[in-house]
Amino acid sequence: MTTLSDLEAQAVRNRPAFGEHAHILCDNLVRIFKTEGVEVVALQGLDLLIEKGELIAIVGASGSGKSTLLNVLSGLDVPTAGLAKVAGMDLLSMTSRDRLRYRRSVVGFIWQQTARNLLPYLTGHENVLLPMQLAGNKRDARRRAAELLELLGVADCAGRRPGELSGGQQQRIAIAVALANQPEVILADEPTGELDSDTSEEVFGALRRANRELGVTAVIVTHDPTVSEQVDRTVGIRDGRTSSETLRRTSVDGDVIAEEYAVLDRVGRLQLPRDFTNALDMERRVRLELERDHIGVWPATPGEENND
Ligand SMILES: Nc1ncnc2c1ncn2[C@@H]1O[C@H](COP(=O)(O)OP(=O)(O)OP(=O)(O)O)[C@@H](O)[C@H]1O
Repeated sequence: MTTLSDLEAQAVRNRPAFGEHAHILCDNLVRIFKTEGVEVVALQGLDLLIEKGELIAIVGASGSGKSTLLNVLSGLDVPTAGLAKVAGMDLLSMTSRDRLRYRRSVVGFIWQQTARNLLPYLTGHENVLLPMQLAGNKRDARRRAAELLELLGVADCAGRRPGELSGGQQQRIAIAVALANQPEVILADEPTGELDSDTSEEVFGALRRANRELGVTAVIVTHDPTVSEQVDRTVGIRDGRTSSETLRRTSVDGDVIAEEYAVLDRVGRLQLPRDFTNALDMERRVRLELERDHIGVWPATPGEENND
């Protein structure tokens, strides 16, 4: 006879696991920092799925948890709880040897400070060669370095040192360095933070080219307000959780349209934007009504509010 627990087990077996096919998976990710007895919950159960070959931006106010998330994905930091997987590797249970291999050849990084990405006494070409030499990938290294500089539009900078290059040229060489060991994912933390808007566009253009031509998955943390026009998807983080997504699509007339959505998590939680809730004085509880094609959200009426 089939029991209830058999049926439950069968239902779980037949349901695909959350983000089973995602290239980057964060499931209920928590990161708590403890300093001098004070706990800061930087990530509060963050869920995020990124498909292979996607180009996405992560935006959010200062302190919302963007850098914490990127540090976890880069293998520099280990989350307190939850699940984080990149290219099939489990970032919570990795051995230190796997972590080294992960950081050397599965992910590449680009930091905001141009000086942190490149060695000042090496030329552009030598900077791109270095990670390949350190990883023992010496075969065809010179050719690959030249091809990457060409792809990112900085072939003419190959023989010059960082001090002789503009900020935008340095960041494009930094992208070539990040791509040197053929990573599956590149992570960029405010790569245009020190650049003016024209130069920022060149750097975004180079990231887009790397993503399109090499198929590498790219995640960019940024404050740049124009970013949603540059990437396929922008994920907004608020208070350590994903709260909104902006999707970019091209209309039939060829116009680029960016549409913002709120994120509904797996248990049905939704973060309402603070300016919306403030505008209608919504606090603690709201009234929901299911309509034929939408759900209405109303402030609780005064009588209901006092009714604890
Ligand atoms: N090493 C740490 N020790 C203690 N608290 C930390 C640490 N790193 C981050 N935090 C705290 O965690 C929260 C999230 O910080 P995080 O740097 O991830 O935010 P962010 O969105 O990247 O901000 P910004 O845009 O200013 O870089 C903040 O409250 C921050 O003070």
